[in-house]
Amino acid sequence: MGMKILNVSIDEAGYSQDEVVIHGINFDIKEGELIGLIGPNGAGKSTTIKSILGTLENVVGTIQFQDQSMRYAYIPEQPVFYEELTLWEHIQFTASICELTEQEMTERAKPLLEIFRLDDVIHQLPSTFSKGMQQKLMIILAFLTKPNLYIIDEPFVGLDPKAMNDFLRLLNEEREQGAAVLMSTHMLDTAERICDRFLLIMKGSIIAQGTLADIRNAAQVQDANLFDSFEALMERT
Ligand SMILES: Nc1ncnc2c1ncn2[C@@H]1O[C@H](COP(=O)(O)OP(=O)(O)OP(=O)(O)O)[C@@H](O)[C@H]1O
Repeated sequence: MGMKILNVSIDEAGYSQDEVVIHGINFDIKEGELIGLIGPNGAGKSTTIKSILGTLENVVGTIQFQDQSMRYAYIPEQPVFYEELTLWEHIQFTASICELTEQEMTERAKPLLEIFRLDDVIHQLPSTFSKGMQQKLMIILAFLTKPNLYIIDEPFVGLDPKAMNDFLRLLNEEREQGAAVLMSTHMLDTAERICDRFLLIMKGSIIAQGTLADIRNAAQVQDANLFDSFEALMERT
């Protein structure tokens, strides 16, 4: 694995000053890595992501990119768009924020729109799209910017099987070029198949982290899958 991209060290964070929701969340993300953020409902996955994105006010700790020029893209679970902008205007807007040339924008956007089959609707408003189409557009906008780090909240709900395959293939291509991915998901079978490392979160803190082998060791189970290892760990915590 390559060099470190991000160091996360959150002592505590929450939605108000007097209530701590997550604590002791410490990990690094390196070039090319795909890290799965795993945990039951309410465990603190989204709160961890919000702390990294800087959208949570009450964070004690540091979130440090290795160098200042590094950029991330966030793909939220619930797509968000500008009501009055068409799909293509979203592409133009994103490209202008990232200071892409017209040529870069077109060269990157065209194949993405074809792969995700949105090339027929570029002049329509995303607010009129289906949930899956909206999610695809969020994905396209993220790929358009070629970030060092992709932060993705539950990507596997709502995408059709072809879109999911294409998405994972494109992510792998980005990883081969050094991008890293932090992905929260409840789809443990998929996570087990694709992630290099896991962060298992429960009740606001990390109860185990590492490769599947590390997680099995921590859970003291042999040959168990990720789900069973996590269950064993949760029972003991
Ligand atoms: N906007 C908010 N204001 C106050 N408390 C919140 C807010 N959002 C989440 N919480 C609380 O923070 C805790 C962690 O929630 P979080 O959304 O991080 O969980 P999660 O692991 O992402 O869960 P899920 O799998 O259900 O998405 C929960 O107890 C939740 O009630």
